[in-house]
Formats: sequence, structure tokens, C-alpha cells
Amino acid sequence: MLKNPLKIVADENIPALESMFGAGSASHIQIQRVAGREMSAAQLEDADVLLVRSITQVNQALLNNARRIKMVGTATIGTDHVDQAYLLDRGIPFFNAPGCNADAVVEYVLTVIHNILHDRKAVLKDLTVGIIGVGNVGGRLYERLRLLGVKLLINDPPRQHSEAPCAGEPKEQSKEQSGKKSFVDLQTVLQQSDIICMHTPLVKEGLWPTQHLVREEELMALKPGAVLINAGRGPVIDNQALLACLQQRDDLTVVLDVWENEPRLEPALVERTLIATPHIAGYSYDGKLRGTHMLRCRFAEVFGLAQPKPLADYLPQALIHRVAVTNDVAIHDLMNLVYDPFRDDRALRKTLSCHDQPQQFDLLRKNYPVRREFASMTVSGISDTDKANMLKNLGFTVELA
Ligand SMILES: NC(=O)c1ccc[n+]([C@@H]2O[C@H](COP(=O)([O-])OP(=O)(O)OC[C@H]3O[C@@H](n4cnc5c(N)ncnc54)[C@H](O)[C@@H]3O)[C@@H](O)[C@H]2O)c1
Ligand SMILES: O=C(O)[C@H](O)[C@H](O)COP(=O)(O)O
Repeated sequence: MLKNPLKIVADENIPALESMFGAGSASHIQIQRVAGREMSAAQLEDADVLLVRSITQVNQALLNNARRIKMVGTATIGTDHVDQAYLLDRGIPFFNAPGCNADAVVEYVLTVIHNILHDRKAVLKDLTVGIIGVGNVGGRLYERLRLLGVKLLINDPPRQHSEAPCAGEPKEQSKEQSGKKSFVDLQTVLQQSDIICMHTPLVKEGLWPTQHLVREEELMALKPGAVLINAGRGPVIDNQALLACLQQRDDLTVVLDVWENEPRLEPALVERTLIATPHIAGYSYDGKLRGTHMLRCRFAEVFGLAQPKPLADYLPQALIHRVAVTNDVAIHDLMNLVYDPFRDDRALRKTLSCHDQPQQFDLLRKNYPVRREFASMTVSGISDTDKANMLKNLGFTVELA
């Protein structure tokens, strides 16, 4: 129980804050919602807690006058917008929401891949998928694709380093048996994969920086006909180099959810992508609520309050929560029923000719419709166990006929 009133300043686009944090006129907890890109130092002068999303730069300039601040949280996976060294120096506890929207990103990628393969009349099992960065997102993507029997190449030097075999590990045990992954170098992933999925954070300094990890040289060496998907952070691929490469190579298929210099896009680059979306790969309603919930749990710890109700209590039933199908149902049709990447692509392309394109980019994100995750939909009527298992491995809830 709080003795004194507590003020939370929060990005206006964090859902369910009031209900999860128990804020309101009769409560000690007051929430002031502000536009993420316009958050100012003056707004934080009397704040006890700051909750942001990825578009607010959290640094000394923002927090210099925030002398009461006791916690900073971001309802996102990424943390590149937060000066964590500064927060540490000031002794301000900082939390992100690891993995909160990882399933949404995985489902975005899987849906995109299945749609592309359907158009090409290609089969996933015949292809090699490369994943760069196998943390929460890349690791879950790896697992779902592995269960589908796909050949995978993965690159993640920081993880490879930390997963190095321990002394005394049985030599005869294969990597698969021991649960360890076989890593390859970046060039191998880029040159040998039919589909490449980028899931690294944006890291500007240190041992393994990722800014412009993929430049013109790497892009020109991609396998003929390769598909390149970036749903990590825009600057991990040098966007000018990508444009230059696409002006020379018309065999590549590019899908971008994230961009250098968001929210301002380079129209020429958008025009050369197959699918272009406004940084919404992780925008499932489940993922957003999970992000709020994770911060609410940390808030309880910092202020010695009771933990919130489980996340499931806040999640409504999905609009389409049950479909009856037959064995010949096309997988990509089921996926598109839950999430249609082409809808987001069309909406983004419409904004390209607007004089206020950056504001339109933000508006698409602010007014994003409720999108649920595969698990929210029960698929019934399938008696083909292979197909049922495939759907389960993709994340759907399946009821065998
Ligand atoms: N498009 C979206 O909507 C969306 C949603 C969620 C996350 N993201 C972005 O995706 C990133 C990854 O998310 P996550 O949950 O998997 O994060 P994570 O921290 O769980 O995993 C990131 C992985 O990248 C690896 N990595 C770091 N540097 C690398 C390098 N130089 N080369 C290869 N791998 C490297 C790390 O070792 C780690 O395993 C986030 O940091 C965020 O920026 C985007
Ligand atoms: O890092 C993340 O979690 C994602 O990139 C997230 O979806 C970004 O969304 P935003 O905070 O910009 O609304």
C-alpha cells in the first residue's frame, strides 16, 4: 500500500496502464500520458516513474531535472533508445520487457515467408533459412522452423561465445542432443541462405556492434534470388547500400519492417521492397499488453506492492478465436486470417506521397488495429496429423478432428 501519491509519466501509446497500475482519481497512483516523441524534461520534474516505448530518447537531457524519479521502464524489447550507463550512474532502476512481443515478430516473419513461398510455389523444407541474432525472437523463430524440418544457419557471436562447450562436456554428444546450436559466421549465413532473417539489437559500440552490420559488400554477395527480412532495427542494414544494391540486382526480395531514420522513410527504398511495414512486426495486442504487464511486475517490486493479476485476465477473447477447416486448408490462408502483412504494406505505401510522411508513419503505429497471436485462434476439423502438428509447431491452438 502506498503512503504517498505517486506520479507516473508514460507514453500515450502504452495500453492498459490505468487498469494494470490501478490508477485513477481514488488512487494514490496518477498517470500523465504524453506523446512519446515530444516528451520533455519539464514534464518529468515531479515524476516518480517514467514509462516509455522505443521512440523516446531517455538520457541526461530528458532526466536532468527529474530529481524524484525512482524507476524507468520501457514496454519494449529493444533498449537502444535508453542511456543505461546514465541511469546506472544515477542509481535509477531500469527495466525493459524482454521477449514481450517476440511471438508477434516470429509470426510476422513466418507469415511473410509463407506468403512468398506460396507465390513462388516453393517449399520451406527445400530451403535454407539464415537467422542473424538468436535471442528471444531469433531463438523462437529457430525453434519453430526446426520443428518444421527446415535447414537453418545461425549467426550470433555474443551467444556463441557464451554457449561455448563447457570443459568436460561429452564429446560424442551431437549439438542437437546437447541442445546447443551450431553457429556459423555472418558471411556464411548471408551467402548460403535462401531466406535471411535479421533479429539483432542495435548496438553502436563494443565487441560486437551491429550498426551497418550488413553493408553493400555483404548485400552484393547474397545468394541469387535470396529473400532478406529485417524486423530487428533499421540501422543494422546500411539502407543507402541496400538501395544501391537493389538498383543493381533485381533478383533479391526484400521485406523491411524497420528503417534507418524512422519515422522518415526513403521512398525509393520502399518502392524496391516486396513488403514494407511501419515497425509493427511486434505489434500484437498480446505483445503490447505483455510489455505493460512486465513493467507492472517490476513496479510492484520497486515499490513493495502486490503483483498484478495474471496477464490472461487482461486479454480479451480474439475476434476470430475459432475456425473449422478441412485438411486441404492452405497454411498461409490461416496465417493471413490472424495477421495480414499486405494490409500493413498497403497502408504504409499510401503515406509515401504525403507531405507529412513521418507523422503518417507514427499515426499508423498509434492507430494500429488490434492484432492477435496465432495461439489465440483454435483451428478444428483437421484429421491429417502431419498438418495438425505443423500448425501446432507454427503456434496455432489445434483441435484434432
Ligand atoms: N520490429 C519490431 O517490431 C521488433 C519487435 C521486437 C524486437 N525488435 C528488435 O529485435 C531485437 C532482437 O529482439 P530479441 O528479443 O531477440 O532480443 P534478445 O536480446 O533476446 O536477442 C538478441 C540477440 O542478438 C544477438 N546479437 C547481438 N549482437 C549481435 C551481432 N553483432 N551479431 C549477431 N547477433 C548478435 C544477441 O547475442 C542476442 O542473442 C531487439 O533488440 C529489438 O531491437 C523489433
Ligand atoms: O523493441 C521492441 O519491443 C519493438 O521494436 C517495439 O515493438 C517497438 O514499438 P514502439 O515502442 O516503437 O511502439
